[in-house]
Amino acid sequence: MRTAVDVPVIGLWKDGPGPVVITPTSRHARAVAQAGAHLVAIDATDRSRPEPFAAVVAAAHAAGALVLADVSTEAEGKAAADAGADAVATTLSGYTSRTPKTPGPDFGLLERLVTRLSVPVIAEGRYRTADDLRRAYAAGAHAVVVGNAITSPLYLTRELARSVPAHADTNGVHS
Ligand SMILES: CC(=O)N[C@H](C=O)[C@@H](O)[C@H](O)[C@H](O)COP(=O)(O)O
Repeated sequence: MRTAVDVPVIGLWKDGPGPVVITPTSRHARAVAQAGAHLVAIDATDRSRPEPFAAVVAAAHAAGALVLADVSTEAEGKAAADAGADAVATTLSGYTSRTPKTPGPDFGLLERLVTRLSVPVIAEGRYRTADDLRRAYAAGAHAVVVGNAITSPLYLTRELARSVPAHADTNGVHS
């Protein structure tokens, strides 16, 4: 990937028994950095984890990469920036027991992080439409990460299927 594009590459390694699976240890961070990521995404939620977040950050930095902290709350974002994260992303809002999963992006968290932090804030998590992106940039997002809306055939098929008229049920077009 690093050799194929000239835009910043965010890398991560999902592994382990959880609950923290996004680049959970120094070993994972080093491997992602050595694979060529400019930024290593690391879970920075306050859940139980195999290694302190700051240690994983230090490993990524020592391997020459920047750190993108994936958080679910404003407090986690502040703690991550204080621990040395170079940027913070709203990635994990809706994926922890404390944060309800909204159908769309968590714009409220994005706005609070932008107001509170001096590091760049990246909008991530259920950003799917051009309007979502406009709203994120208007709120002060440094960048927007779009995942499933681009990469998931299942998500894209479901979205298109929502426009199939109800009579299609009778000939099996809807599942
Ligand atoms: C929660 C979690 O593990 N999120 C992951 C983070 O690396 C990815 O699976 C998501 O696709 C990414 O955050 C983008 O989000 P969305 O696919 O909603 O645009």
